[in-house]
Amino acid sequence: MTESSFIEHKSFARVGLLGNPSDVYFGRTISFSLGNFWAIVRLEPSKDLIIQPHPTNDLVQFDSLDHLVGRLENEGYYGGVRLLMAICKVFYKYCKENNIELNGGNFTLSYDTNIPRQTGLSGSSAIVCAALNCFLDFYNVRHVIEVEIRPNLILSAERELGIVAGLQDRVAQVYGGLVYMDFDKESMDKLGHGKYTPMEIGLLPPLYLIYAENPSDSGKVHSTVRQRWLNGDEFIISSMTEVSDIALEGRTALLEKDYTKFAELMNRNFDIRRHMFGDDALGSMNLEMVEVARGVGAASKFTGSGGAVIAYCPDGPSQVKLLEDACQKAGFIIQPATVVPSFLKDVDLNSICPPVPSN
Ligand SMILES: Nc1ncnc2c1ncn2[C@@H]1O[C@H](COP(=O)(O)OP(=O)(O)O)[C@@H](O)[C@H]1O
Ligand SMILES: O=C(O)[C@H]1O[C@H](OP(=O)(O)O)[C@H](O)[C@@H](O)[C@@H]1O
Ligand SMILES: [Mg+2]
Repeated sequence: MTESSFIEHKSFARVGLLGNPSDVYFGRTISFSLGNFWAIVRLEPSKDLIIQPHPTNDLVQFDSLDHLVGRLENEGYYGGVRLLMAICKVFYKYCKENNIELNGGNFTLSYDTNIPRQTGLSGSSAIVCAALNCFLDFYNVRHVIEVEIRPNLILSAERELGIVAGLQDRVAQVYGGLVYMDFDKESMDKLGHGKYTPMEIGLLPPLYLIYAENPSDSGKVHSTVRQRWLNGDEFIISSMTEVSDIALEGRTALLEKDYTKFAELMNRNFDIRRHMFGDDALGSMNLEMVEVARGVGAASKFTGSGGAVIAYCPDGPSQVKLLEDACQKAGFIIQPATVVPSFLKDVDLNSICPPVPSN
């Protein structure tokens, strides 16, 4: 590689279509890579190793105290620099533990993103995934880092930072396209990852993304679902199984192009989430987005843990028009969801981990 060449990777937002959040609880999900928004990471060889702060997302210079406080209140303390640092660490340690040699020298990493924050569209993992892809090419190790393991690396980087998340987002971002995922405990324990099956994106009906320009998490209270699940709470465990089954049934519904069933499953998915988490934890604006869609007869559910909604209009264009009008009236943004086809190449699909040396 010459000094001036650079590597750039784009990772898209994702939609948890059916089955989420059971991915966090040994369940199943169907998710897709959403073309509407993306993050880009660029890696350039350089003398020193530099993580470049983003000019607006990692702001450290302000017009006034007022500006600084307003910024912190709206966007929080963190930007993307910590994500890039964390994936550097996780990648390095993984390669070291697996005797994967890293020859390539230093680099400068920079990023940009248009994924709205705090909308459950997986903005953080998109930045991490794009950085990981840059490393795979820069160090020429794509063939020795198994594609199934890559979502785990992305998740580990975020866990380093205390970001609570599951695997489905990262799987959709690594694979692209539409993916059916099964995180059953046996595979997770034995293989360390789930079973991921790409599906034909043409099976999806037209879908719409709804979100708020200024998401408010007012009313968001800390959810107790995880602790209750760990405590063996029967209601949470059986509800999580029901959510997981929705992905299984949804896969059949999509394969059979049974969109009436598909709409019913989307709604059921959200209703079970609402039962488990309660309205206070979901937040009033998030509930309103779902309800605005349902008000015109559309099926709707969260794309992730809240902030954006994915909707389907079983009655077609006239219903889409009603949905657009209702969203506009409520002050929500609505746009057709675009699905990005899978971008994995043979080198990714044939990737295998190097054997662990016996000593
Ligand atoms: N636009 C962004 N610019 C910089 N950092 C971001 C951006 N979006 C997300 N992050 C980083 O990812 C973390 C969590 O991302 P967030 O957008 O809140 O959730 P999600 O990834 O689920 O959409 C943030 O605390 C921040 O460190
Ligand atoms: O609750 C969910 O549906 C998802 O929540 C997280 O995604 P986020 O983008 O932060 O909302 C989590 O990472 C996923 O695994 C869950 O399915
Ligand atoms: Mg995230």
